[in-house]
Order: sequence, then structure tokens, then C-alpha cells
Amino acid sequence: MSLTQADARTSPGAAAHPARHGARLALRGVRLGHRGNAVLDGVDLTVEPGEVLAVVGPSGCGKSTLLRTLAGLLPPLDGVVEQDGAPVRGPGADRALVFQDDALLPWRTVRANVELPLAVGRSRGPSGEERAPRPSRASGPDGDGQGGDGQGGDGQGGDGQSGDGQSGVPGRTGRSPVFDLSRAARRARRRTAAQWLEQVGLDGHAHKFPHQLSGGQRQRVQLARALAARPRAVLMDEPFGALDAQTRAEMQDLLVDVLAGTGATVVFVTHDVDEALFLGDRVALLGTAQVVPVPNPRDRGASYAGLRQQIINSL
Ligand SMILES: Nc1ncnc2c1ncn2[C@@H]1O[C@H](COP(=O)(O)OP(=O)(O)OP(=O)(O)O)[C@@H](O)[C@H]1O
Repeated sequence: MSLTQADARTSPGAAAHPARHGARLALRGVRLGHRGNAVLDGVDLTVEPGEVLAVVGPSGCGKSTLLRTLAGLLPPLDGVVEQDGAPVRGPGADRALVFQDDALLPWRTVRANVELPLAVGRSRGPSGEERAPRPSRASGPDGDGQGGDGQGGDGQGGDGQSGDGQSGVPGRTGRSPVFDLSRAARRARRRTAAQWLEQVGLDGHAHKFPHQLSGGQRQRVQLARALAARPRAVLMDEPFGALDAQTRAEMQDLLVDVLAGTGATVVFVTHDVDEALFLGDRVALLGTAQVVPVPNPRDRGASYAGLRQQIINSL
């Protein structure tokens, strides 16, 4: 199974954001599975930067296993998993995961959930010291996502109600540069989260808790959280599988919108053939070890009777 270079016209945001490109993900001769039991063998698959690869296949064929292997959560039983030519040896902030299951932290507000990867992804210098956050760019969510990365320590409340959460940091009367940077970073995180929540149509919901949202709204929060830290790859495991048809279509459109400009590479597992044909530049059919290109990705007007049947036959 192999993928070749994606059509540049269909790479989401590639032209709009040439400096921030997606990761190239590759599986080379990979045998993957759980506890020594292979689910798929001899997998050779390359996902090009900025490409959306939809993955379909019969239940139990290994779609989630493939995604977890790409994420670095599951080591391959054999072969090599690479990101930009370097072996993937574990999970990384560069690769965000979005699941069907509600993976939001129920005790954190919507905004605190979106801030989470920014806080976790704090940057440290070679000797472990906190580093200054990079200056934020005011050009929208994509512009300053890293601005909030510089510092963590927002506590579990995560809503700015808690302290800086950094031991040994001087108080207000004795501010050190570290303290000031931390405050700036916290503001940047909050600003980034607010921008992403606006981007996914949830401004006004920032202070709610996940249980106060609908299923579609919770998926929007997951999307905002996944993209807030500007990952170079987004790995999505049936993210819209539990939604009704109309909400699902809205989420597909939203996904296309929010990916535009990020340049992120996307691997999108789905059971829905039409979803795969709408979102994917290509569709990987795990059941038959084929990868088929989609002529007009993300075009609601496109219809592919033959291709659709080929995919259905592979399931
Ligand atoms: N944690 C695990 N430990 C052992 N075996 C597992 C584990 N997770 C999945 N498997 C097995 O690996 C195989 C592939 O599972 P996987 O979840 O990747 O399939 P899938 O294609 O995503 O299925 P579905 O479409 O039903 O979600 C199955 O036989 C499953 O039983």
C-alpha cells in the first residue's frame, strides 16, 4: 500500500501558509498490532504534508491500530514509523489526536480544555529553564498558537483563577522576569483558546463545562483543542461517528474551514464512505490494501458512483 505526492491544489492551506507545513508520515514495512499479535502486516504507506488521508475498512481490520501506531502510542511489531524521515518513538506534540469518544476533561471548563495542550507544551531550555514564549502574532488562531506555549502552570482550574503554579516564583512584590513571562504566557494561552473557540463557533461557551454542551459542541471543543497547539499532523479516529447526519455534515464543513491555513497533515478514520470521499485527498482501503485518489476533494457537488462502489466493495 503506498501513497504518492498529494495534489498541491488540494492540500489544505498549503498555499496560504507555505512556511508552516504539515508532517510527512510514513510506515515502512510495518507490522502492527497489540502484544505481539499482528493486525496488519507489510504496510507501506506515506501521507504527504498537508494531505488529508481518509482511512476506511471493515470493523476490526485495524484502522484505530494504524492511527495509534502513527501517533506513536503503539510501537510497530516490525518495520519503521517515520515523521519527516525520523523514526517516531512515542507520542509527540506535533501529532494531535481527536477521538469519537468525548476525551475532554470534565472538571475543566471549555476554555481550560483548549488551553491544555498549550500549557502542557511548555518550552524549556537545554537545562530545563522556562523559556520566553515566542511573540504572538495577531493574525487569528493560526497566528499565535505557539504564543501560549512558553509556560505551563495554569493549575487544574485552568481558567486563570489559579496562581501561576510555578514553585519558587516570586510574588507580585518581587516580580522576576520569569513571573512576568508566565503571566504573559497565560494571557497568550487564554487569547489563543478564545480565538480557537470563536473559530469553531463556540465563543460564549468558554466558561461552560463539557457536560453543559451538546455532542456536536463537544466535538468542536475537541477540534479547537487539537488545533490550538498548531500540530503538524492531526490523527482523527471517527471523530464525528456519534453525531446525527446534519451535525456531522456541519462538522465536516467546519473541519475543512479550520484546517485551511494550517497546512496540517490529516489522517481521518471513518466508517462513512461519503465522509471519506468528501474529506480525503485519498482514501486508504485497509480491507483490500489499496489507496485511491479522490478527484475533487471537499466538493459537496462531486459524485463518484464508481469510486463509491469500489470503496463499499472493500468493506
Ligand atoms: N488494546 C488491544 N489489545 C489487544 N487487541 C486489541 C486492542 N485493541 C484492538 N485490538 C484488536 O486489534 C484488532 C483491530 O482493532 P482496531 O480497533 O484497530 O480495529 P478497527 O478497524 O478500528 O475497528 P472498528 O471499525 O470496529 O473500530 C481487533 O481484532 C481488536 O480486537
